[in-house]
Amino acid sequence: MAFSSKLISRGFATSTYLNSIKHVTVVGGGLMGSGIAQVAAQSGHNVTLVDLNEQVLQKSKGSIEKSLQRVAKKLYKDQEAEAKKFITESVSRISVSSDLKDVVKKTDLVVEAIVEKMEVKHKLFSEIDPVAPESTIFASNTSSLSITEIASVTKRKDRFAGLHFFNPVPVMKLVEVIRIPDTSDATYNQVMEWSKAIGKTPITCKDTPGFVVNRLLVPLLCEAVRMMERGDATAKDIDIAMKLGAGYPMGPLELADYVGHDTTLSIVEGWHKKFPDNPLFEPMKSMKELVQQGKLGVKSGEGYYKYTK
Ligand SMILES: CC(=O)CC(=O)SCCNC(=O)CCNC(=O)[C@H](O)C(C)(C)COP(=O)(O)OP(=O)(O)OC[C@H]1O[C@@H](n2cnc3c(N)ncnc32)[C@H](O)[C@@H]1OP(=O)(O)O
Ligand SMILES: NC(=O)C1=CN([C@@H]2O[C@H](COP(=O)(O)OP(=O)(O)OC[C@H]3O[C@@H](n4cnc5c(N)ncnc54)[C@H](O)[C@@H]3O)[C@@H](O)[C@H]2O)C=CC1
Repeated sequence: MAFSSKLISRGFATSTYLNSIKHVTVVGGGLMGSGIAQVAAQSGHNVTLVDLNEQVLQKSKGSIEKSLQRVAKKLYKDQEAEAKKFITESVSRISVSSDLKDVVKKTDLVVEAIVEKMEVKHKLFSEIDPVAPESTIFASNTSSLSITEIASVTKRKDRFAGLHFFNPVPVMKLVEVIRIPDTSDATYNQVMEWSKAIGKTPITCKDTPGFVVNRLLVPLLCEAVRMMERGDATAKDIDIAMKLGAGYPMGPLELADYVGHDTTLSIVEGWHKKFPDNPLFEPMKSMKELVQQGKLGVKSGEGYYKYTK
């Protein structure tokens, strides 16, 4: 797999000599899946992006192209031809499909980024486990569910890991690599190398709720929502405070809108069920109302703030 020195020096692709993963299947063409497909394609991998219907996939393709333009602008400033080539080549490595069982017949890695519901993830992995080649590695991008529990429906627990990306995937450099007790050394090494090959910095963590980042970040978002609900300060002032007083790139309420309230609420409700005595995991009234009204944040056009496309 060949990479330009420019991509490598900008942190977009590294240590490719150890990366044995050539074809990647990304399941879920939403916020995260589109980003994961994009970073894999722009670092030279062939990618198939799978979602339930053609309409979602067309939307994903559009958002990937827009994001690639932003990346190209940064990588190839004042080099229009190079920028165009980068975009065209990256796009050409991505195909889309709604036939997951067919796609996984020939793939090295499956990264699942569908809705944050255990039963839906179980259904997906139990369907593809008998069809995918022996050597294929399965990974989940879950924010908060147990990787061990997700993997439990498959017969390839040794070839299963968590690969947790951050939004926006093309910008955020971190990947949390979650090793479950069954993950083999070979699988662990392959996903670590692949994470570097797509230009990310991997860290390793155990399969504990929220892994590292979300275990610290989600309680902060929840506390900010509760603070606003109590009327201690407005959403806008809480956000200004955390940006100017604590150096956060986004305030916690802006970030909750950015992550998506369906996702955040699923995380909090799951943890509340598991740890009912921890007040940090008590689901917030205003967030439940937003989800009921379909106000999921940036992706639906409204959350704690309103957004124009
Ligand atoms: C829930 C989970 O399981 C885990 C999670 O993901 S938790 C959420 C983690 N994410 C965060 O915490 C994000 C916090 N926010 C930020 O880091 C920043 O606000 C941000 C990077 C999103 C945007 O940065 P900003 O300075 O406010 O806006 P903006 O100027 O538009 O973007 C900054 C750069 O990123 C680029 N960028 C932003 N979004 C992009 C995208 N989707 N694709 C490509 N490039 C993008 C922009 O082009 C811009 O590039 P230049 O610096 O070359 O101009
Ligand atoms: N939103 C965020 O900031 C982050 C989310 N995550 C996790 O990533 C996963 C996806 O989250 P988002 O991208 O935000 O959600 P999203 O709602 O934007 O996208 C999910 C996509 O999955 C598709 N889908 C649902 N069931 C499917 C199935 N059976 N087969 C194929 N496609 C299916 C939906 O049509 C949708 O396009 C979740 O597990 C979430 O917890 C992880 C990191 C950050």
